[in-house]
Amino acid sequence: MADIIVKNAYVLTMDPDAGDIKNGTVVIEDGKITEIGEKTSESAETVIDAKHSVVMPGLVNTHTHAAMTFFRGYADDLQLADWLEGHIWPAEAKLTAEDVYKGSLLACLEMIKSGTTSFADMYFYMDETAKAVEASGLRASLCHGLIELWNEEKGEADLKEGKRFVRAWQGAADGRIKTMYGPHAPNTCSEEFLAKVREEANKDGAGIHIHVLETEAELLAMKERYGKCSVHLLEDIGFLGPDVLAAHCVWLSDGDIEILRKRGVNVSHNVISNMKLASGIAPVNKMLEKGVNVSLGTDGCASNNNLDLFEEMKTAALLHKVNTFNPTALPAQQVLQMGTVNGAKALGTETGMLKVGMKADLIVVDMKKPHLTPCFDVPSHLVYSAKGSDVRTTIVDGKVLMDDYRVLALDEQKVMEEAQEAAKELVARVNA
Ligand SMILES: O=c1[nH]cnc2c1ncn2[C@@H]1O[C@H](CO)[C@@H](O)[C@H]1O
Ligand SMILES: [Zn+2]
Repeated sequence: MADIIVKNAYVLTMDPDAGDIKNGTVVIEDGKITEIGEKTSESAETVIDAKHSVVMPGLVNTHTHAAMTFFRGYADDLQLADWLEGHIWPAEAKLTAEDVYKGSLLACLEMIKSGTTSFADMYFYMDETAKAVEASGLRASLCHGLIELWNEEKGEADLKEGKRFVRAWQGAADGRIKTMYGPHAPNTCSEEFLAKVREEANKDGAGIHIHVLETEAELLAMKERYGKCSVHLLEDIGFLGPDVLAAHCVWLSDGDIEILRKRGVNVSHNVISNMKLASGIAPVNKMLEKGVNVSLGTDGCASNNNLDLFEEMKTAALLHKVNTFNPTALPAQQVLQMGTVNGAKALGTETGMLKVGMKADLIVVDMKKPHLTPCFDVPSHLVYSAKGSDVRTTIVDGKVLMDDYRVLALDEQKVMEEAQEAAKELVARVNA
C-alpha cells in the first residue's frame, strides 16, 4: 500500500519527456514518487482528491534570509547602502538566537502556505533556522553568512562558525537539510578570505552560496580595488563551479555570463528585491539563452516584502518582456521551469519535477477561483494569475505539511503571535 495518492488532478510534471496529464494521479511511497499516470490500481492511507486543482512540483526559493521576516516593512524606500548599513545591520546586531528561530519559523509557515517546498538561506544563528526547518518539514540548503569586511579576526571567527554549522547539520532532518558555506559577497570579503572559503568547502564537499554583482556600486568598488569585476576575481581564484549558488548577478558583462556558463554556476534571480532596491535588471534572457542555470529567489522579507514565489514568477516574466521590448521573452513554461526544475538543480536536490523516483515535494493549487476562471492554459494561469494563497496542499518528502489550507506541521496562530511579539521587542531594543 502506498502512503499518499493525489487523484483527479491536472498533473503538471515539468518533465519534458512526459508532458502534462489532464486528469491524473500521483502515487507517493517512502518519500518518493512511485507512480504517475491517468489511473492507479494502488490504494493508500491518504487519498487527496485534487478535483479542479493542479498538482505540480513545489517551488524552490534559491535565495532568502528567512529570519528577515522580522524586518518585513521595517525599512523601505531607501538606497541599498543606507538600507543595509544604516538600518538592517544595526537591527541585526540586536537579534537573538530565539528571534532567528521565531523569524525562521514564520518564514517556513509562509512558504508552506504559498507553495514553496525548499529554500536556500544565508543568515546568522543558523542552528535556529535549521531547527525551524526540521520542525516545519520543509527542505533547505543553509549557510552561516560570513561577512569578513577585511577584518582577519572576524573572518576567522566567521569561518570557524561556518564550518561548525556545515558539519553539524549536513544531511540532518532525514536528509532534508543540506549545508553550504556563505561568504556574503566579493565586496564584503577579501580575495584571500574567499580563496580560503573555497578550500574549506572543497574539504567538506559543501557548496557555496554568495551574493554576486547585486549593485553597480559593487562593480565599481571591485574595479577600483582589483581592476576587475567580481566574476573575474572569483574565476581567477578558482572559486567558481557547479556547486556555487550566486545570488542576484545583476551587473554582468557578456564575458561574465560566459564564465558563469563555463563553470556551471547556478544563478538565483531575485527580481522583486532588485526592483525594490533599484539595483538594476539582471540579464536573465541572455543567461538563459547561453545555457546558464537561472532559478528564482525572493531575497529576505526586508527587500521583497514576502516569500511568495508566484509573485516572483509573474514579475520576472513581465520585467524581462518590457526590458527587451519583446512580449515573447520568458514565456510561462520557462518561468515555471526557473521556479521548479532550475531551482532544484541549483540546490542539488532530487526534486523540481514530478517523475517516478524523484523525492515527493509537490503542491496542489486550487484552480476553482474567480481569478483562475476560465482556464485554457494551466502554465499561463500559474504564472500570470495565480497567487501563493491559491495553494491548498503542500507535501515535502512525502509528508503532508498543509492539507486543504490547513497547516498540519505548525501551529499557525502561535507562530504568528510569537513572531509579532518578539519582532516588536527587537525593534524596541534597536530604538532604545
Ligand atoms: O540584498 C541584499 N544584499 C546584500 N546583503 C543582504 C541583502 N539582503 C540581505 N542581506 C544581508 O545578508 C546577510 C546575510 O548573512 C545579512 O546581514 C542580511 O541582512
Ligand atoms: Zn540576499
